[in-house]
Amino acid sequence: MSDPVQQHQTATRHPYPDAFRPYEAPAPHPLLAPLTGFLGTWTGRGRGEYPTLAEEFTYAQEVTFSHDGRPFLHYETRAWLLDADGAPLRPSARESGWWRLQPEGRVEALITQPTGVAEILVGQADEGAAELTSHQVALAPTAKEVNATRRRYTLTGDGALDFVHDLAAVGQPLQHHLSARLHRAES
Ligand code: HEM
Repeated sequence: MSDPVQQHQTATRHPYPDAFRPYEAPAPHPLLAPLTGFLGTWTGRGRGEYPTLAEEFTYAQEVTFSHDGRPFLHYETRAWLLDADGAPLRPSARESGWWRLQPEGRVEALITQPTGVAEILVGQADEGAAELTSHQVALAPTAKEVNATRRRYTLTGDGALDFVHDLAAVGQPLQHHLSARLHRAES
């Protein structure tokens, strides 16, 4: 009889790969319906600001949403700052997490950042748009103070994904931190 532990050690690939488009297998879970248009990899540019920062900044961002047939999205993003000519300046924010879709388009999201911030957000998804507000923010001992965030993701009529991020942090009330317009990455 074969040894299942040994078999597992020699199996190199996960048998349930994620799908990055709605028409790829596995079929999206019905609860993902309002957000299947988000699936895939998006890239684009944005602008950021905060009252504690001397200057505005411009950045580029890549965002990926995928699923494995269950009612949650895997979410991943990387951003990098751009210089005045649009050339990469240095790596910036990274995040990854899970968007758990509930009945009637309710969303619970768990998102972590390498800056020591872990957010649980709640919100609503409606036909190609989602708004999430932080429900709890947990901070690692050396993380900067983050009190709340609000994120809006909207598919525009012309195929872009718009992203707006508001932030209450380091003693400042909730206000604009980032806006970006993303387009589907070439596959
Ligand atoms: C596309 C994503 C993001 C970009 C490009 C970005 C960019 C920046 C930049 C350039 C700064 C100035 C300090 C520095 O140069 O590192 C900054 C500060 C900060 N960001 Fe972001 N950020 C992003 C996402 C986030 C997120 C998701 C959070 C929190 C949930 C966040 C919270 C903060 C905080 C707390 C500060 C410090 C403000 C201060 O100490 O004055 N950022 N961000």
